[in-house]
Amino acid sequence: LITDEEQAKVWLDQYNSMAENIFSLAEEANWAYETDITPQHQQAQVQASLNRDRFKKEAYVNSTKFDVNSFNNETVKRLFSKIKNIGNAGLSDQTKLNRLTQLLADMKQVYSTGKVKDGDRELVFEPDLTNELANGRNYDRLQFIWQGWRDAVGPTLRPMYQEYVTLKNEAITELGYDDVGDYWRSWYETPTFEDDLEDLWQEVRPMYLELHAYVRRRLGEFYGGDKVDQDDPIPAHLFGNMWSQQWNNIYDLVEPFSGKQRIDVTSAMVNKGWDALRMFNESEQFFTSLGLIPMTPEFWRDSMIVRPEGREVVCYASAWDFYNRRDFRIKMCTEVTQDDLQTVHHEMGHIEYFLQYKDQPVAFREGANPGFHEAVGDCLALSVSTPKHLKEIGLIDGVLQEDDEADLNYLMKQALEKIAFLPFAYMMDQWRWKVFDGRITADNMNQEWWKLRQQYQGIIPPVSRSETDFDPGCKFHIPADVPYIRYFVSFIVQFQFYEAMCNAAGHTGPLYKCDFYRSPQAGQLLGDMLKLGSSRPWPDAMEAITGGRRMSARPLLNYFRPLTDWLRQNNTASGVRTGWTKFEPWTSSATK
Ligand SMILES: CC(=O)N[C@@H](CC(=O)O)C(=O)NC[C@H](CC1(C(=O)N[C@@H](Cc2ccc(O)cc2)C(=O)O)CCCC1)C(=O)O
Ligand SMILES: [Zn+2]
Repeated sequence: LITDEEQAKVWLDQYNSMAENIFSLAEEANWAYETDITPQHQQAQVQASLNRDRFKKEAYVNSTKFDVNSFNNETVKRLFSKIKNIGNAGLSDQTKLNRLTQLLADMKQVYSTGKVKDGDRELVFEPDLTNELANGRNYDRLQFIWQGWRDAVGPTLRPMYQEYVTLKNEAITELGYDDVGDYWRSWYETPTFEDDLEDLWQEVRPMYLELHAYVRRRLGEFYGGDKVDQDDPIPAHLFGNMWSQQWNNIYDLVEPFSGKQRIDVTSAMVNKGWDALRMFNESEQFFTSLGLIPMTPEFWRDSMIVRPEGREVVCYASAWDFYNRRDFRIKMCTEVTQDDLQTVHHEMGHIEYFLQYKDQPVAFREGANPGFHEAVGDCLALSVSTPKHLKEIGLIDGVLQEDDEADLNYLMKQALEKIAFLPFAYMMDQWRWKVFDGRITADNMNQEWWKLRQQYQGIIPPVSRSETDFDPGCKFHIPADVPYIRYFVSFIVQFQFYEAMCNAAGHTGPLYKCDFYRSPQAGQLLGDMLKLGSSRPWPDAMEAITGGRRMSARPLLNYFRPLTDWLRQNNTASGVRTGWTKFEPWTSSATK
């Protein structure tokens, strides 16, 4: 074994420049496929991905020639450990690796081209199904859309997913992990990670139960007690979202105080003639107001910010690092809605992270942990979505109403996006970890999915489900092989970052009113943490921005305190009970 640390450093430099070239080629081929889905582009993408995997595996093998444990330099040792992180490339059987790579491309295609037949029309996911679920208020029509999407992609994906699980588990066990879930959790470098997550969930669960009970009462008033029973889980298609993961689109049905100034960002943007480009410019302007790095000329030249005419694309929003320190892009089929304004900030948060750590070695060009990467844009969006800021950028006219009732309305809108999301984000990888470690087998995947959906979210399917369905496959991240616990982590830590930046900006008063717009101190605090990439364990990055080394739900609970108190009081006064008694995942209240 080579014990010469200087020789190791030379090898690492060679790895770094080769990695930049190979990864850049793979990203370009992936970009070409996702922005123009054709068989030729898919094949080129598969080949470039296999080429990258070959390089990763070769580097992994070569790295084992070094006696890393004998080295002194912590950074050198950490780089070697990152280079061992080769994922699917761990599959030594080339035929199997080819099959797995092809499967991933095929599952992405099935999901991205799925359509729902509606008479003589074909509805596409974005914008047709998204808009119908967000704005529709007809119980049966919503059920048609909800079921139509699941019928369109679920059964086709089911066998593909089962083969993916087998092949991916084989790749990862060759790397020495128990299974894929073990590998994905290892990125958090925290032995108590699962316990920490459960502790965080138990801390926020009471608030979720109050929100769930309140929303159930209001939905019962709107749709009728026969459709929404006050002791049952809630039918899944009534939340304004295909997966019941965020409920902000049904704000109008659950608004605590009517008659107050309605903050409807979507109609404000439409009325003011905003388009996708304006949304992106406004977002960038917020980032640069904090002294953060602006988007590059290449970003504005090469991003795809609206659905193009005349070709199939993967509309699902995403942010891309081409690992050449120059090319960074967003791909998004932007619509002029508040949801998409939020998503623009989210994606630009990824780009900002890419820009801040672009001079790190390739192996460190990632979030301190994956949750950190998801938290950047959302943290800034917490500031942007304040009524004070929306007025400042011209999306609210007239004098701001800032009384307690207006504030509770605002906090309700925020809770429908942030609190409702927590059980969904937590259960997504609970399901996948069980599939990967065998606790869930091929013949009960859908039943176990709905068991977890009911246990954590308190929702049930509006129509009965079976094992020919594959409802998990109807959520992008599952066929796209993208882990999800990162979003649960993000929705906790983004409030820790927000609180820290608010303090740095000198904010006083309730946390939820904080807008750190134009604060270089807030920007400096964030930017310095982002520059680290994954060069240090994430507690070091957490300490750099908040002073603490742990995830904590305290800032989130603090942010929502006025609403939680109001919900508890209102639920008691209305005589509703929190929680749900019924546990019948295969029948639903709608059919009784
Ligand atoms: C090359 C590549 O793939 N890059 C990665 C980024 C990286 O890894 O560097 C990437 O772009 N992933 C796409 C994914 C898209 C979105 C998403 O999927 N969001 C979750 C959860 C959520 C929901 C609301 C919210 O405010 C924040 C999160 C969902 O919609 O369920 C869609 C809407 C927002 C973000 C993303 O950006 O995370
Ligand atoms: Zn993201």
